[in-house]
Amino acid sequence: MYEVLVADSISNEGLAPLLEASNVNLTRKKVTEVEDLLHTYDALLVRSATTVTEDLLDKMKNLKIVARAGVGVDNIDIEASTKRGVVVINAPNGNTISTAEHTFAMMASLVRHIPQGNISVKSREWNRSAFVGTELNRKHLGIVGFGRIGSELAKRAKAFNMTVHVYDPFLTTSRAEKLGVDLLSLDDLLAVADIITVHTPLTKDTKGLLNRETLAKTKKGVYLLNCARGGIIDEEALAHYLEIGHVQGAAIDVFEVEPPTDNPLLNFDQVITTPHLGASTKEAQLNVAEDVAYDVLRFLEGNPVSSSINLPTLSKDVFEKIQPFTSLTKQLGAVLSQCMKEPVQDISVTYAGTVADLETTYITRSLLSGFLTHRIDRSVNEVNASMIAKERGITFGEKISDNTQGYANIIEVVVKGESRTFSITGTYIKDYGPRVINIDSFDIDFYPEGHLLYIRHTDQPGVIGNVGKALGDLDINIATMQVGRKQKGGEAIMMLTFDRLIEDATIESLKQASEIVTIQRIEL
Ligand SMILES: NC(=O)c1ccc[n+]([C@@H]2O[C@H](COP(=O)([O-])OP(=O)(O)OC[C@H]3O[C@@H](n4cnc5c(N)ncnc54)[C@H](O)[C@@H]3O)[C@@H](O)[C@H]2O)c1
Ligand SMILES: O=C(O)CC[C@@H](O)C(=O)O
Repeated sequence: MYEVLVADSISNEGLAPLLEASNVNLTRKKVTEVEDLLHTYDALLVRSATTVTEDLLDKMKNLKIVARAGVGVDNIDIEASTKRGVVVINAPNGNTISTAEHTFAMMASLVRHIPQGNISVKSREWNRSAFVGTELNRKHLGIVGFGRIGSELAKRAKAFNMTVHVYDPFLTTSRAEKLGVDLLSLDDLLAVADIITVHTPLTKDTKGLLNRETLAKTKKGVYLLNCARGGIIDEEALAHYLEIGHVQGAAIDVFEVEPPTDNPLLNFDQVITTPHLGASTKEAQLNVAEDVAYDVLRFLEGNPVSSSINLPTLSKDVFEKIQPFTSLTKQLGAVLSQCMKEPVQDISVTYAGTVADLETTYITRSLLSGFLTHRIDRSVNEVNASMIAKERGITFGEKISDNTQGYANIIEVVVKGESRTFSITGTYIKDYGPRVINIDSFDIDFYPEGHLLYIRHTDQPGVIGNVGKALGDLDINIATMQVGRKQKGGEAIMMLTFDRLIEDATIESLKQASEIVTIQRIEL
């Protein structure tokens, strides 16, 4: 049974996939109400009210996935989640239209003073001259951040005959042309726009993107909107430019601190506000709840998620295709880690054949996870494996090769340690499963699973028999035995599999034979 905690207000109807699943026990409680049970949850679903901090993650020891029913994940410590191998997902598409419509509504309200007019009439005033507005027709709209919401807003603005200028360092000229917008530098956009609206995520680069210095470059009488994240327009700087009459008005849905209390913007009549309502429609809330509910369920049942922040996103089809290879590389990594008992500096993997056309970065993550699991005392998976490798100074890379050595697919891994390198090659054979076909330059053929002993010895008569007899005398049954050598009389290897773990004492007694060079126990 999977334990799922829904900590914020998320549409019940949208949560139906989880509520109806027979393998899920769903709790709707705030984190503070279940302090004693935090260690039991497999999944945590939030909106923006819950902040997922490192401290919370530490308490949620069993947590595998955090889902944000919405776009912005700035309330989730992504780095801390990744470090702990916790997948973070969001629902990036479900509230796009609602937020674009809300921004448009805010823009129209702002230039026509609708909220102020409403308050005035309800105060029994009839002051028509105080609320003379401005048309949107033929005005220049500047959109900072041209992603999902920015581009939907542009469509609506163009329908109102506005000229749309955009600034987005990640937007190509051809896409801007295709969408019929004018791509500018930030400075040029600031200089030309009558109305400026921000639609970027809040990051270290966008925090205070519009500040005292950049706002000084705007036209006198400009209008500003922020329906993205508090802090993208610096609140103190905006208050300053409103105060001196350079900015004519602003529409603000989001604040640096929510709810805002002593925020200077609240003192201006020409600032209109909403309490973070961009995504607050029935449709958006249903969409985002459904999106994360399906994804969480899929993930808990071992399937790929459709929108992850810290894991490559794979379709079900691709996920199914790569699965045999992710288990193979996990096993190859585990064999390598146990054979190569020394610090490693570099792991390099070469893909050839059918596997080379798949999502190899994900397969490499599985390799690293298999390798690191046997080295460190914390949970490693595809989410945190590359981060942990980097933390430990292990470089890694992948190559594609044409040399399939006659197989349909080949994965070769070379690990460079402080004193030597070690290699392993595996393949996945349809209907037979994974095989290791070469280890440390010895050709061999074994199924990488269970309890194994990897023995290097001199190639001379009687060694194999002696090992078999020694184990037989100890009442240890050998399940399978594979041998390999490079040349007659040189060094050779044996890979033995057993039905149970082989104790240290047995390994020590086998090592006494003079022809044995090394013995390595491998647990898969
Ligand atoms: N008010 C609300 O209720 C509400 C609802 C949904 C989303 N949001 C917020 O709206 C924002 C946009 O959401 P979206 O779904 O359009 O995101 P998105 O990822 O589709 O688009 C963001 C765009 O910002 C651009 N960008 C990134 N850094 C930039 C920079 N330094 N300068 C300029 N552009 C930059 C990206 O290239 C991208 O095109 C996010 O902050 C999100 O959290 C708010
Ligand atoms: O949960 C909400 O209502 C806000 C969502 C919005 O800010 C988002 O980033 O998706």
